[in-house]
Amino acid sequence: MQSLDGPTRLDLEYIQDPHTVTELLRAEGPVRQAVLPRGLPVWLVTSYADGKALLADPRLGKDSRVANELFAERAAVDQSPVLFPLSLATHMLNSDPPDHTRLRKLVNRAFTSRTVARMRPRIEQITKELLDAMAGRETVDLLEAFAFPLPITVICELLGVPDDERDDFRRWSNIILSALPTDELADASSAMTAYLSTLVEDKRATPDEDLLSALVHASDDGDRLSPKELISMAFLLLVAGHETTVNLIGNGVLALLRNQDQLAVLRADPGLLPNAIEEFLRYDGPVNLATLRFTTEPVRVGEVEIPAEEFVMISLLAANRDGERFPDPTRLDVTRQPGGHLAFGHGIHYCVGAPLARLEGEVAIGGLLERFPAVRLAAEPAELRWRDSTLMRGLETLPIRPRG
Ligand code: HEM
Repeated sequence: MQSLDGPTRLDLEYIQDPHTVTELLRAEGPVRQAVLPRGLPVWLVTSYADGKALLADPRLGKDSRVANELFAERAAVDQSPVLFPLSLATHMLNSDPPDHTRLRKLVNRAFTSRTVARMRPRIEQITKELLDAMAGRETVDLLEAFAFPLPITVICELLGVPDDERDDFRRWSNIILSALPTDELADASSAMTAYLSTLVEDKRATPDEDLLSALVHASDDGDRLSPKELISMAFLLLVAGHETTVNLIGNGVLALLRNQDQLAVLRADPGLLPNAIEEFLRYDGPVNLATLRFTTEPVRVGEVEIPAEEFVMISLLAANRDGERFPDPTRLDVTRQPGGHLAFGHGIHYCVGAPLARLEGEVAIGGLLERFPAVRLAAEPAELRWRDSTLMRGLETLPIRPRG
């Protein structure tokens, strides 16, 4: 991190320890200028109250076409002039009303708590199979063996994606979300677009009971979904399903194993699990910075006026550790009332998958603790590395000893 006098560079030090960096920044004020790893200048918001208000503020836009234009004006010369490849990025998280409203309506029903509750038996079955496979092993990477395959299998089954190309998908998705400049980005985006186009064509030819077939049908059924929007929707749902819940499981298990007193509290009263999941989301949630927003007019935050047409990033990690909102914020406390945390965002873009993520988190972490009561870390916490992304807060690996 650079000095607090100029814009703060969100570099590798920040990625390894965002909490310390944002605590220092918050002490300076609720918003500061910063530079993202790929060189983009942004305004970074670190307070809970302002973060929450801005997430729901209609003066902040998200439309990917406008964002691309602003990006082309602002980006450093050595950067790719395109922020989002529109073939993949024409989705609800990059749209403003009325497009956002139309796109979100198409999938809302698939993710309500009631619909998702019906998936519990299947989620429990996948969990059991993965835990069984870990049982004979001394040491395992919990992410590879458990936290990744569970949500990936669930979202792929929900959408109707066959297993054969899941590894490729995961690799492209990783590249697309990573923070470092990379030539591979364009290749990964093209490969992803080609893969999803073929998948959509397969669904059109042989529709099934799955969500992707329903979306293909919606796109054939008038003007509700353009071809680009259909591919982008599939991309968004698959990436969200691949990249987020894994970190709820990974970060949650890490937090518990590092705070044995809280593990003991939870073991003594397993009924606390749903509350503990909310606390894991607050304490070290899967999403670091909320996705990109830009001001459509000047917006005042505390003492600072952000001019029009500037990029704004809201740090969900920082908001959730703001002492003004959560007393003793750096302490993991599975009995606290963490309601109101911003790990799933806020406002019209509030995570559509939250009920599914909560259910997966509960079944996974509950299942792991029940099956392996003596589970412990197989690495010093200081040795653990975080993935180089400013969007995702997730470990590269989480070595554990299931049987202690
Ligand atoms: C613990 C896991 C998850 C976390 C922490 C999470 C977090 C978030 C956050 C913070 C946002 C809003 C971003 C912003 O406003 O910039 C969001 C939006 C979204 N999430 Fe999740 N998510 C999770 C799991 C999922 C899952 C499993 C799905 C489903 C496939 C999903 C689908 C979506 C979609 C489609 C949006 C866009 C909603 C909109 O623009 O209206 N998420 N998520």
